[in-house]
Amino acid sequence: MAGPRPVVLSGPSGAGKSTLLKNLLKEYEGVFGFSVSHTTRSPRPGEENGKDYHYVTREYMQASINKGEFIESAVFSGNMYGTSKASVQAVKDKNLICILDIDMQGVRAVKTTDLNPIYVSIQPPSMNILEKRLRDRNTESEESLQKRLDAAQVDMEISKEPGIFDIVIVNDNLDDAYGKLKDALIEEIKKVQKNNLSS
Ligand SMILES: Nc1ncnc2c1ncn2[C@@H]1O[C@H](COP(=O)(O)OP(=O)(O)OP(=O)(O)O)[C@@H](O)[C@H]1O
Ligand SMILES: Nc1nc2c(ncn2[C@@H]2O[C@H](COP(=O)(O)O)[C@@H](O)[C@H]2O)c(=O)[nH]1
Repeated sequence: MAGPRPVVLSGPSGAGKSTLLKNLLKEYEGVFGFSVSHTTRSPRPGEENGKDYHYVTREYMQASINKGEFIESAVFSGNMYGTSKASVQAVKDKNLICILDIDMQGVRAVKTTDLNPIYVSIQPPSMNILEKRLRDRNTESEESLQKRLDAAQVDMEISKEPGIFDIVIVNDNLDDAYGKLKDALIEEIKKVQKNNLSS
């Protein structure tokens, strides 16, 4: 079978992308696979190298980009992030739905490739709620938090433009948002489940 379409999850930092994708990976084991990005930011407590990100130096990341090893890369809140070709291929090789958690720069770059994903934007109910979620997560310095909120303003505006995302989900109540995400992906989920049964 032709492989399932990947899924791009984008939206402001703190909108709930990781929370939602972790739910998908847990509920649909053997259906979704996460594209592990590279980043130059430091790991947060509880994050694992190779699982949440590949944590690398700027020098390593830039050299890898120069060698053409990345589908896309971006600078976000002062750190480099990028999707390597190998990370996406590793998920595709298993015939899983590849989930990419990337920022708006990444979305624009992926649109110039032949990846053909389903584009999903996860949005917070408001800037105030986003700020509270980011502060309560307790992962950012004040400087990083402000940079993320500035980027969020732009992201929230762009997500309203028609044609960029297939679906925009406002993550107010988590269960409702998760239900909408599953609904948006149900055709691809069924294809993989059917393929798993017949193989
Ligand atoms: N619907 C919700 N209601 C309340 N809190 C939520 C909801 N969804 C997520 N959160 C919380 O908000 C915080 C930010 O969520 P999460 O880390 O998933 O965001 P993110 O979009 O992945 O951020 P980043 O892009 O920075 O990785 C987390 O502490 C999470 O537990
Ligand atoms: N363009 C890309 N953006 C990415 C990638 N991996 C993550 N991200 C985005 O970065 C911000 C911040 O993430 P955090 O883990 O430091 O909170 C968030 O918006 C992610 O979606 C990537 O490979 N390319």
